[in-house]
Amino acid sequence: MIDNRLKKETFRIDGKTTAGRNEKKEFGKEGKGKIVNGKTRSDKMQGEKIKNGKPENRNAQAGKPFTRTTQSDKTQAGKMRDDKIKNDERPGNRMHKSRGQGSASQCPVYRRCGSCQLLHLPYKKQLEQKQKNLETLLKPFCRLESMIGMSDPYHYRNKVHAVFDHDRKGNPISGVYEANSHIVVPVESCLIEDQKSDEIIGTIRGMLKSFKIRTYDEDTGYGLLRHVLIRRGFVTGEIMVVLVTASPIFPSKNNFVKALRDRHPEITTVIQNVNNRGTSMVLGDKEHVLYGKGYIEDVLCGCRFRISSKSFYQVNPVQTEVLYKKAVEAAGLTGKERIIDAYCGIGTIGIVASSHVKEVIGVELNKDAVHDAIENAKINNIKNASFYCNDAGRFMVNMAESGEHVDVVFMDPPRSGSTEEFIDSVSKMRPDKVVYVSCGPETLVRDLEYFKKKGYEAKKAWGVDMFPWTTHVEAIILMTRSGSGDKK
Ligand SMILES: C[S@@+](CC[C@H](N)C(=O)[O-])C[C@H]1O[C@@H](n2cnc3c(N)ncnc32)[C@H](O)[C@@H]1O
Repeated sequence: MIDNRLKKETFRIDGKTTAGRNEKKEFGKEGKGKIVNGKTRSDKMQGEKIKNGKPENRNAQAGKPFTRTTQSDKTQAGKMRDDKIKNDERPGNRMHKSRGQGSASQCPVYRRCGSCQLLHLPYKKQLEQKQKNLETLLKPFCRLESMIGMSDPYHYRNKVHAVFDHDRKGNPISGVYEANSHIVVPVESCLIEDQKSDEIIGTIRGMLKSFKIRTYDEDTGYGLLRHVLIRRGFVTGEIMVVLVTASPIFPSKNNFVKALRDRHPEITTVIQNVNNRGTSMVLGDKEHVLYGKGYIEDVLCGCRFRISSKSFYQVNPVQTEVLYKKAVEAAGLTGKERIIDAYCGIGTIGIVASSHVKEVIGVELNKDAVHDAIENAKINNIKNASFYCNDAGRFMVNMAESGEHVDVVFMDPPRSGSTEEFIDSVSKMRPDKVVYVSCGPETLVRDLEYFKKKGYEAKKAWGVDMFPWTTHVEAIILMTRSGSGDKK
């Protein structure tokens, strides 16, 4: 288990330290600490930020390639896609088709939406392009294995976000912001989004008039419904609907939820999230559970995970399994290691790795995600994992200063990458291996350069296509400490 000094320094949600007042100051000045009984003091909230009209958060941004259609477009493009799927049910066939041509013709909002930058290319070509780009970036460091693609690169997104607005006649519309603007492009279906989620969004749009619910107007600040966010557990089938409203007052909310569930009994939980701020964040701080347990569960690599609305969860679960298995395999674990899962989200990598190691220590900034991680360890009956709510860099500094040793560091930072503070502390703790999972190739290169200065050499890299039809790419890099004797 983690060194007692670190334990003492962590503090609880109620502001009481698990040790004394002085220790509280150590960690407490940042308002974050270990979660005790599922609670923390961290008041940082994670939401999805919209930048240039697009969600900035990695999972939203990377996978927001909407191909939703306007009403008039829908008849053409939607039908084409539906026909394609009907005529060509087997993924293998679809894959075969996509080898010869791109899918841009199936998406009338392809250019306006701007998220599926590679929709014009056949899938095979996309993989080749991603491989080449990543190879160029990683050339100074190490060899890149072949990009691992999907056999069926459609409808992979388990998370769907729609902005709500109205047209000139006052009719509700929902879709995405046009590239670099706050103009909403109406969308009804999308090639990469979960189809059931798109259907539910359509149902909600259709219900608004009869419930006299106005969509929010960014200019006047008038109206109620701003966004709808849907998450679906692909394995469990559980569905979470988050209704983001401008005000906490939601007339007839119980009837609204009942009517929605009558149409979609597969919905397992409904949450009202209140966002009354004029910011680009999708989610506000306050939430009320209107129906169900307030979270969904899903299964990855044989482990069960609970996922709250504000926690990060990879948007492409099929490829996430590939990614995690590869990352764990890359570390060559023997069962004796003490590992760090930094930027751990709901604890997925650490929990998947837990049966291959002696101890897992996870750290994550988002308190809801840490709460989920702790519950996830319990759900999976994992006794050798602990999770901390803190800035990963600060946490590593504290660990290094406390003289802690770890054998392997798994790190999966957001697109902005890690920090020198983090890397300095890793090098002080001298783990033999670092497995870096990255969704931001440019920041990855920056961090690899710094790791190199600190004596960590990249040995091998793998690319996993988590975001077909977009330019985004995910990479895993195995680094070893110079002189650690590992020549992998
Ligand atoms: C790319 S996600 C990876 C999460 C997890 N490893 C997974 O695969 O689901 C990055 C995570 O880093 C968290 N994060 C962002 N900045 C952080 C920081 N400074 N310290 C700790 N965690 C941070 C985010 O909340 C998010 O959960």
